Amino acid sequence: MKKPLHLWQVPILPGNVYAINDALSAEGAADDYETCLKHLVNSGVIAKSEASGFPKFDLQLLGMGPDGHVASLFPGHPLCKESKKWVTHILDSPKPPPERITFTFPVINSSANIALVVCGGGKADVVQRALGNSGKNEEPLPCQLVSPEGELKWFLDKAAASKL
Ligand SMILES: O=C1O[C@H](COP(=O)(O)O)[C@@H](O)[C@H](O)[C@H]1O
Repeated sequence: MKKPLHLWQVPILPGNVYAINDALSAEGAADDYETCLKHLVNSGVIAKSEASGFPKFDLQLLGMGPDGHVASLFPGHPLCKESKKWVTHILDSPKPPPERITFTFPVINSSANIALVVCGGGKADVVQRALGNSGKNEEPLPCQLVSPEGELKWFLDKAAASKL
């Protein structure tokens, strides 16, 4: 079995990693992270999307849950409709931990590129729903709301793609 790749195994300067301050409440940590992001945009470290005014990451690497959630944006949750904040918090996540912070869809979708990486047979049904032809009349899942300014590429292992 291949070993998982962790962030600390790739050559990223520690100063380029911006960790969540988990000593704060979820709300405080989200505000703190948004302030950090604003500083990075104002100082030119991260570009700003001319189209949206939100930060424009070169690449966002997203996973997806078996319910179709991405980041901490869960199906049917009002946070999926957040249109002003850059970073927000959730106190009632249906998947543990209940308290999380997350980029909002405007930030996710202002990215130049997004890689959606999905592994495991437990996600095959939702991959089929998201990428197959069924379920056209259902409310879109969060994974179906991912729409970057540039390219979106899905990376699936065989098990996740088994129902396509
Ligand atoms: O809770 C989460 O789960 C999804 C899926 O995680 P995985 O370990 O099954 O790939 C993850 O993409 C998301 O960022 C996280 O909030």
